[in-house]
Amino acid sequence: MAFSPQTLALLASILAIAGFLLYRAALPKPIPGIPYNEKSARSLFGDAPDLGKYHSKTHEVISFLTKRLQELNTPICQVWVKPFSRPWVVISDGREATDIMSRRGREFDRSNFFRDLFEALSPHHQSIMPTNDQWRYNRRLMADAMSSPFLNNVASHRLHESTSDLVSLLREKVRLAPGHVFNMYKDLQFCTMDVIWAATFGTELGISQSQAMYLSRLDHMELPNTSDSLVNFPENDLPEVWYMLAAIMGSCEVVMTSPLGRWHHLLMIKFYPSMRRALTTRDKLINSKLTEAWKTFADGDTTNEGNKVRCVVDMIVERETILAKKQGKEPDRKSKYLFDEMAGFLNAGYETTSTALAWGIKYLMGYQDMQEKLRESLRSAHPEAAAQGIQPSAEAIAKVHVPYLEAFMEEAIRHSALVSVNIRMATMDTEVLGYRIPKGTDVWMLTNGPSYCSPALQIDENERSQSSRDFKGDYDRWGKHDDLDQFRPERWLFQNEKGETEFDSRAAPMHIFGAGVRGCYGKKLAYLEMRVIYTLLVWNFHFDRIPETLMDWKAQDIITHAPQNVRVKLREVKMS
Ligand code: HEM
Repeated sequence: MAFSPQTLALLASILAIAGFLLYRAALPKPIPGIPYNEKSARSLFGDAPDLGKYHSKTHEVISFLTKRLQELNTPICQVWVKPFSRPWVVISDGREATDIMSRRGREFDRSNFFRDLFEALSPHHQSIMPTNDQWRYNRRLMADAMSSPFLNNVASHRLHESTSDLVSLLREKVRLAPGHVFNMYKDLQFCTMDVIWAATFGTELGISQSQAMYLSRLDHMELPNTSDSLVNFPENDLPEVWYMLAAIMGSCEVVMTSPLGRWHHLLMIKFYPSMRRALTTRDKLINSKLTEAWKTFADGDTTNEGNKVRCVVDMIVERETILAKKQGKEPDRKSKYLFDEMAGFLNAGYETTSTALAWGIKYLMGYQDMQEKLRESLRSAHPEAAAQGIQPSAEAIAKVHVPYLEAFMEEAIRHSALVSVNIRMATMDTEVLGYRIPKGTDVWMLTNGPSYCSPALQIDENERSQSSRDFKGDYDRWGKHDDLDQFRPERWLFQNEKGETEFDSRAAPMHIFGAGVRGCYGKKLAYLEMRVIYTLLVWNFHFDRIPETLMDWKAQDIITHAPQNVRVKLREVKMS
């Protein structure tokens, strides 16, 4: 069938108009009034190309959003990062973030971004659920793992043992390469993996111990001629679970970097042989540990240390049994919620804490006077251990309050902004800082921008929400910090009426653990872990200054905002 020239011209015009309309429909749609980058709004790909360039240059993602806010000189802006999707609203203001996370739970809930990150790995884990009955049930299942009896009487001992193994490993390294610099990031990861494993399953994984024993068999090592070259130590074979957890956590990166986001992750899990292997290992492991715990707690098999709760897997099984009994049901032994809570506990507990410690070690080296002050504070807090030249015990570290240690930990977390953003999704049409926010929009609340790491930007009181205006909280005090870009642990300390130094956790804006009901579930364990690890490391080693050529503050964003390396030069502390 032949078309007349007029028909062809008409068809071409219709196609051109349809193409133009499609193009217009696919262009970013700004939310009225909220500032944005003009060039991004004229591109189908929004801010993604600029973000891509920024990421290849810096290895960071979230600081791109901070940069956008600063370029636009505003506490709120919008960006388009995934093609054909609605904008993310970005804010940087501690006061408004507290309000959204702590007091506006009806209007804002867990964002879909968390679902995108973890859905492929643990679809029934609390972190990706909206705040509903199932989320409450999962939280109840896991509540005992953050209780004081478990943390102080069980977890602190496991932590102490694993950290003592790290100390042994580092001693071997100092013996073999005295005065030399090496990267200790992996050693920290070994330790936090040992810790989370022991807390979860009640048995030893022993990575640090096996590395220490391996090095102890070497008499000496070939060392570089100059002390400003890095030493690489030989390594014993690592257990399969090391590779398994590293593969599982590492896989989440594609959600951030691939244009296909969560779909790419879901495909990876299904089709990449390495991922399938890692997940099969994980599933077998968790199932076998759960089966053991069911025998002890539900079937009354007391051959295995009686029915004493030794670890988190025991606790979750015991809790499910109690909750089911209360409801007059049989406990669900095949529960996908129990399974995913265990899988999530292993993942969440290992990466974040090692990143926090990695930054802390860098601050110890960068600020030698503070390191000395920390060591002195620890020695005065544990006078008997100091006098006898022994290690402070697990009980003592868990119970004795050392304000300068608390202040140092808090400042390291705040200043590094290792979780640089908290996200909430609007569950209804609402407002933020006077702008209309449509239902379904993700609000990204930065923790590394103005009001956290530089002075707050001016915001008209009338633009704040009613709940924010009503609640004065600590905001006046927060506004007095004019040195938020500086690392200064003292900002968290004050003198009480007796002239004693105390720690005040609300002295400055800090949302690295989020806030409100959906704030970090594992915060208490994370603090205990940091308390034990910093205490034993600073007790046993001087972290000496390293040559300028080896020192840097470069970061990379994977799940957390992590340093690219943790190069150290250690010297053993002489015990009196
Ligand atoms: C320094 C260490 C840690 C940091 C900085 C950290 C940070 C965070 C942040 C920012 C959130 C989101 C909070 C929000 O949206 O308001 C979160 C959630 C969560 N964290 Fe942590 N975390 C750490 C350690 C841990 C540990 C040790 C565990 C458990 C073993 C854990 C388990 C969780 C869970 C289960 C959630 C989801 C809670 C929910 O959705 O209700 N975290 N964490």
